[in-house]
Amino acid sequence: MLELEERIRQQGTVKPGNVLKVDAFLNHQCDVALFDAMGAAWAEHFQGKPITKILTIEASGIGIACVAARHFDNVPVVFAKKAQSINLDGEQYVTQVYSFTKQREFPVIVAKKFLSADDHVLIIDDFLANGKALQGLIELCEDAGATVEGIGIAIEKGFQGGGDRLREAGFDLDSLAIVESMDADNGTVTFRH
Ligand SMILES: O=P(O)(O)OC[C@H]1O[C@H](OP(=O)(O)OP(=O)(O)O)[C@H](O)[C@@H]1O
Ligand SMILES: O=c1[nH]c(=O)c2nc[nH]c2[nH]1
Repeated sequence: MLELEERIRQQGTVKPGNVLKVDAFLNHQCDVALFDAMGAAWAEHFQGKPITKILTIEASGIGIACVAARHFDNVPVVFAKKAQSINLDGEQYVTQVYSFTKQREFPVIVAKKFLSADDHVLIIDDFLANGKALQGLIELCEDAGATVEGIGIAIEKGFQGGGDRLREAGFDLDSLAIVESMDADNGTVTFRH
């Protein structure tokens, strides 16, 4: 998606440790018009799939998933929680995920009442790096017996390998911008096409 690549070039900064900072428009301050265009792009890619639910993970996936849902007949958006809470009751699907930016493991939790074997799920997230967050969400879908119809990602860092492993495993993965390489010393970002 050229518009997203342009924004990354204009406003993204490359940090040491393979971190691309895009907090001006994607995961701190949110450009809702851009989110809407991303939702439209995924709707075109996943056209014809019988999606009943969008699944994401807190925190950064939530806003993007909610705007995307407007392009999928307003299906419900469920976000996996990364902490237990007195507000979480009933039976839960739970796994563990290593967080790329927080550099520690978190539980990943969805209440059983919000994910079932009847669901055809589109997973949405802001970033795909090593694939740990997606592995966790896919595991929750498998536990529920739900079908993963596809995965929509805003920015995939292709050089970290998580995306290619998912494609090899047969998932329909649509990443709107795939970073092939980036250099923290001179700030350059190159994209895969
Ligand atoms: O493919 P991976 O290696 O799993 O990296 C991608 C994940 O990393 C970020 O989550 P993180 O927990 O770092 O931050 P967030 O709370 O802002 O979503 C991002 O939102 C993805 O969920
Ligand atoms: O803002 C972010 N930048 C990144 O490079 C990244 N990788 C995973 N999650 C990420 N979030």
